[in-house]
Amino acid sequence: MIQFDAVHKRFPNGTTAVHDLSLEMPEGGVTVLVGSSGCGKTTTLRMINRMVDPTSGTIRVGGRDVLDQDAADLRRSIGYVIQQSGLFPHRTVLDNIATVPLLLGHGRRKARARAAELLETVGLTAESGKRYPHQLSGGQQQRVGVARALAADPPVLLMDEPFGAVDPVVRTQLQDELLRLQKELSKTIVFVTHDIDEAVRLGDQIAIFRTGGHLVQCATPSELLARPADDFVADFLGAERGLKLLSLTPLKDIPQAPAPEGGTWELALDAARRPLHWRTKNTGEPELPVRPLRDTDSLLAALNESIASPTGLVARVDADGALTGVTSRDEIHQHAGQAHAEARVAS
Ligand SMILES: Nc1ncnc2c1ncn2[C@@H]1O[C@H](COP(=O)(O)OP(=O)(O)OP(=O)(O)O)[C@@H](O)[C@H]1O
Repeated sequence: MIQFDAVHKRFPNGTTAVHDLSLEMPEGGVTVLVGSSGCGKTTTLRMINRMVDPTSGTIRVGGRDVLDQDAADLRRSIGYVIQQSGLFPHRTVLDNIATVPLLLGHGRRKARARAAELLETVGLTAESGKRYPHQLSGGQQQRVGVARALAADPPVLLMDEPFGAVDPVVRTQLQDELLRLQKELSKTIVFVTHDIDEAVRLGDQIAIFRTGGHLVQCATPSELLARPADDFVADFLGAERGLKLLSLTPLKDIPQAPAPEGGTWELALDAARRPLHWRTKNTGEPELPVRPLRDTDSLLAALNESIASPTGLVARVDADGALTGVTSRDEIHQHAGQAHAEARVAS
């Protein structure tokens, strides 16, 4: 969908922002660009919609060289989301979202109806559409920014640190929302971040850059974590690289056994067989919390829970939260090792 072929960008002051970049960003997938500050991520992103033009090399979107296209037309067909949401302060949220449909010549009523639909898509209430941007929280403003970028239903979405200015809890929520939206919409997304955890969560592929605009490695998250190309990439991925890989492995295929009954510790269940807590026969000892896991939860979540659990057992539940069985700490360890071995072989 988006192809960079030997792309170089040198600014008039002599700074090389992007050095000989060849990279393919597949249609319907999320490509995350990561790397330390000043390594050329934003410049790479902005060359896609011609906010910056390359010094040499070719960039194609949908097979067409971007330099052969009118910059304004191109920008209208590519959604763009930035960190400070970039909303117009004196327009209501609804009118902010309707900006591009209006520019594209949709009538005011149709543009507003589309904007109202998008408010709901990004998880905001109809009432928030009547407010002004400063009357929303930072996280809500980012949602409006995403809705506005989606308004013209562009096939390509460029996102430059879109969730950088919100707290970690809201950030996780916004990431979840983006993953949910992406399942429905399958846009070609290019996403810039400093945060490797965000990259691992969101990326179908991750491109790691180092200073001077050099692409060091581009691979799927599991390939990257299992086989970093060099020490720079390994350092960038951090000391918890092994654990991060476990965050990508779902629990689905990991065996479970019946929950123990009659031992020192057992699971207290409610009437719908949903785990409430661990309780013990020993008098005087408090109940301990349980965090039941579903098949879609990760091996990393299971490892965490097995360490906290008084029995080393993790409670497994179905989609309704009812207990289906337990998995032991040993079983989880064994599969954690296996996940690493498999990722190394696959890459
Ligand atoms: N218009 C410009 N003129 C001159 N140099 C520029 C210009 N824009 C960016 N640069 C330089 O190009 C290099 C790459 O900048 P860029 O913004 O692409 O990096 P980045 O990886 O997105 O950084 P950050 O993570 O801090 O946003 C930096 O050294 C920057 O100072």
